[in-house]
This record gives sequence, C-alpha cells and structure tokens, in this order.
Amino acid sequence: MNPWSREEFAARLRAVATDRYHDRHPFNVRMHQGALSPDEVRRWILNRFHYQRHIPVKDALILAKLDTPALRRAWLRRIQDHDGEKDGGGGIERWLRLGEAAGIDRARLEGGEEVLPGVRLAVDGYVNFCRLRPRLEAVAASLTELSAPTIMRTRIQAFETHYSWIEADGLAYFQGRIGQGGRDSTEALGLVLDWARTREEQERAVAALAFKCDVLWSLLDAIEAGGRP
Ligand SMILES: O=C(O)c1cc(C(=O)O)c2c(n1)C(=O)C(=O)c1cc(C(=O)O)[nH]c1-2
Repeated sequence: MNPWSREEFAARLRAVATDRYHDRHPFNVRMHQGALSPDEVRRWILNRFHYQRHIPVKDALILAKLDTPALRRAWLRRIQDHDGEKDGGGGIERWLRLGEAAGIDRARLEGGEEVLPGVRLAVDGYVNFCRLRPRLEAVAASLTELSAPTIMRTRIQAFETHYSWIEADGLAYFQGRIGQGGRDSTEALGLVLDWARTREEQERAVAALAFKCDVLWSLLDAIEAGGRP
C-alpha cells in the first residue's frame, strides 16, 4: 500500500488526537461544567500527580532512543520542564502547588497512597510502551498534546469560574503547559512526519496515538469510579 501524503498523514494524526481525546470523557466534561465536588477535584489532582511524576521518566526512556545531539538536546528540555533546573522549579513542583492550593498537603501527594489501581496500570502502560516501542511510536504517543493547549485554556477558565475555592496561584501549572504543550507537539509532529516513511509505519504511529488516548481515557475512568469503600 502506498504511504499517505504528508498532509493526509498529519490530518489522520490530528483527527485521532481530537476525536479520542479525554476532553470528551464524562468526568472531564463534568469538571469543566463545574459539577465536581471538592472531593472529586482533589481525587483528580492526587491521581493525576501519579501521571505527572512519570512523564519525565518516560521522556528519559525516549531520550535514550535518540541518536543525535540535537534530538537529545530538544528532548532533554521536556525533562527539565517537569523537573526544573533546580529544586523548587518545574512542572512537578507546580503540580504540588496546585495540590496545596486545593487543600492537599504535599506529603499526601508525594506519598501516593491514594493513587487508584486503574491509574497505576494506565501510567505503567504508558511508561512501558515508551520503554519497549521504537522511537517513532513512543514520540507519536506524545501527540495527544496537539489537543493539550485547548484543554488547558478551557480548564483554567473552568477552575476560575467554578472552583474559586482553589487559590489562583495553583493554576500556574496549566498556564505553563499552554506554551510548552504547543511547542512540544509541533516538534513531535515534525519528527513523526519525517520518520514514518512507509504506510505501515504511518499506521503504527496512528495506532500509538490511539493507544495514548486510551491511557488518558482509562485514567479518568478509574478516577470517576472512585476509591475503595
Ligand atoms: O491535563 C491534560 O489534559 C494533559 C494532557 C496531556 C496529554 O495530552 O498527553 C499531557 C498533560 N496534561 C501534561 O500536563 C503533560 O505534561 C504531558 C506530557 C505529555 C506527553 O505525553 O509527553 N502529555 C501531557
């Protein structure tokens, strides 16, 4: 089978990142409508922290698959975005601040005891996918971020409107991700379009992105179902 043109391939990737994105998940819809209770918002923050803290781990696994200084330098920046260049900077710290702004102290977030089984499995699934699959698929999986700047803008507005009990400085994480997510996804899209040469490779990239949408979706399924009795 002939490969899709660059435009057709990009359009297929964008379609998956839109149609299967977790902004359509009922829990996310309720979050943005302002219908979550404070306990549900806190459950989301606690469980999503498990995802956040594993992002630099999966990015380190991807980094090890890149074979030029330029590619590694670009990917290293993602790890620094999350970990910061020194203590007290970076996205993980900002997520901890979000937790504190919502009344969850950092020891509770860092301890991770309330992370739900389904969330652990979904995050493990993503990390192991990036560990085991070739760079094309691991990078393609990050393309959910094509939809991330939009969801971040909507989320900031929803939090300001409906969850004003959360201190405003807690939203810095989302603000930072608008620019970072846009830049990261543009860069990753360029790599995937360049690397996938055959139709089979293109289809694998699309499947990797669909898998990642499922990871984000199951994360919310687990959070929606809630904790142990
Ligand atoms: O809150 C969200 O909706 C959301 C979604 C995604 C995404 O689409 O994968 C990421 C993030 N946040 C995020 O904060 C983040 O750092 C991030 C990294 C990645 C990735 O796969 O490399 N996705 C996402």
